[in-house]
Amino acid sequence: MSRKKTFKSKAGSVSAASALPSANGARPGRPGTALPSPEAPPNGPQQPGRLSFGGGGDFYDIAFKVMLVGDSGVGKTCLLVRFKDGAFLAGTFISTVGIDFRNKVLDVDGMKVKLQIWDTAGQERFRSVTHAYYRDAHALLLLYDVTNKTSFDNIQAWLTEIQEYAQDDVVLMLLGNKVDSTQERAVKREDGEKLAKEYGLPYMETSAKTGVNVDLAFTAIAKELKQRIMKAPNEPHFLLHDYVKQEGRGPFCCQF
Ligand SMILES: Nc1nc2c(ncn2[C@@H]2O[C@H](COP(=O)(O)OP(=O)(O)OP(=O)(O)O)[C@@H](O)[C@H]2O)c(=O)[nH]1
Ligand SMILES: [Mg+2]
Repeated sequence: MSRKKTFKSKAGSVSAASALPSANGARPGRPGTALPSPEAPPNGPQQPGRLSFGGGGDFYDIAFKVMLVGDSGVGKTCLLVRFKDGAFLAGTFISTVGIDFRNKVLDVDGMKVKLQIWDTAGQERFRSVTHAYYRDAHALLLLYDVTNKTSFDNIQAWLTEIQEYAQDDVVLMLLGNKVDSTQERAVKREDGEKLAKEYGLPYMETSAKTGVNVDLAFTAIAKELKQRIMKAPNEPHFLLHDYVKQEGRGPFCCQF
């Protein structure tokens, strides 16, 4: 069987039971040392429509787990910090040890959607640790660095890993990060698009430094996940590929 099919965006639904329970607060991990349990918080029955209070002090209706994966140095931690805090971590590169997570609640079409975002270490030596977390992920953002060809070449290996460890219906998006570094670019936008098309993945170029397309990537994921379990009968079907294509900022429309 062709592997390509595995990553085609699936119109199937995520069962309500696979969303995170809304009343469950996130257990903070100690950055750099402690490894939160893959089951924390556990998946459980969802009560859609009931506004709940999370342990982290945030109100939300429904929660999902999103994982950031990709080679070390592609900008996973910076992307998360940009999304969560609107800031860029410039300066010395501090590689993530193990895994950590941050929460953010988004307003998606009038519903509070909490994303629990797991930032994994890209270094090979932590691979066995992160494997355990894949199975609970509702969505994966797979990153490469547009200034680092090796990180792009490794995408196929990451897809093999995802195929092995993640759920079949996981929402997956490919992101080419550091698009602000125009002088150092080593991977053409068309090559990213081609690879994404080959595997049926939605694709965008992002910059954690300038923030371009960062909110959009997470919002698109949140919309897709929310609609999979909460679609109103008369609501038009959300098309993730079309949405990112339509909303994404690129060299022809905007400055990086
Ligand atoms: N120019 C530019 N630099 C970036 C961007 N994102 C991250 N960086 C830089 O790239 C380096 C690595 O970023 P991280 O976010 O720590 O990389 P990571 O993927 O989390 O790496 P690991 O934790 O080892 O897996 C840092 O020096 C960042 O400042 C970006 O969008 N543009
Ligand atoms: Mg990191």
